[in-house]
Amino acid sequence: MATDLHRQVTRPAGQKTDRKPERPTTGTAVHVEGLTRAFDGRAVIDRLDLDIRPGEFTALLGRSGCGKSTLLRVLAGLDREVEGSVLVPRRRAVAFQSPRLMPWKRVWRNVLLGLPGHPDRAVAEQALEEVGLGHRSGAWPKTLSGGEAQRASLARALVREPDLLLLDEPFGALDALTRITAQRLVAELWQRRGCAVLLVTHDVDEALLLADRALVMENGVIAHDNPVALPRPRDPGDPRFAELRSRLLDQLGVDHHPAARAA
Ligand SMILES: Nc1ncnc2c1ncn2[C@@H]1O[C@H](COP(=O)(O)OP(=O)(O)OP(=O)(O)O)[C@@H](O)[C@H]1O
Repeated sequence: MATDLHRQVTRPAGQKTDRKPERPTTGTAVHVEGLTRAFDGRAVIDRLDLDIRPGEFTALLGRSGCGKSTLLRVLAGLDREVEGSVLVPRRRAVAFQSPRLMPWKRVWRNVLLGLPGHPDRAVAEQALEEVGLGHRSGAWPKTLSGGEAQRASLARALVREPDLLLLDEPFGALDALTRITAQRLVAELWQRRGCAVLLVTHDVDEALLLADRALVMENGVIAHDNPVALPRPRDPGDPRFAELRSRLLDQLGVDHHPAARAA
């Protein structure tokens, strides 16, 4: 993967994109330097630096509106109106909170949407099997439950065999039980596939259950970078888990101390 990075953006906003392939020798899955993204003259991302190693699971937290989705869209190549340097693997895929399935295409056709070379149905079905949805391959999207639609969206990402998987609150709209199942699935897929994952989430426990690192974004930069050096599977009852949760909540500015509330 390290040899398959390419420079996505190296230009002042408004100029043409330089998409010259780059072959750095460092072991990075993502290298971002001095990234700035402004809307209407306001920098939402402001000279941000970020490195993610191959195979690393990184969670990105931060207050609503701090720029998490904007950063993810830049890494996905969906937003190029930026300044700074972004090196990402060519093979990358993104899944959003809403599964964004085309209602007029069957599930397997949705999975293959946009893939080059007209791959056949078996390719889609293999990815659907991987997310436990092989039996719904021929279904219409509207007949899927919320959790199933989210898994179909994950299959669509996996079929691209990404070196970098970008997940923007993929479990945000799921009920608590379905959410736990989906989190486990992502943990399994990550361990099996070995790709780097960047997960945007509002849920501190989710970040600590899944990630190697929990980043907190604030004022347009990565303000806190917390290694999560806990054995897997993670146990929320572990005092070290609780300590990290408390630290992250502090960093996010969430008042979580019962004594402080009572005072
Ligand atoms: N296309 C756009 N035009 C103008 N402003 C935008 C655009 N996209 C995002 N913004 C602004 O940039 C800021 C960051 O938005 P972003 O969606 O990245 O935040 P976020 O951290 O993902 O928020 P949330 O946690 O609520 O999803 C917000 O103030 C938002 O209004």
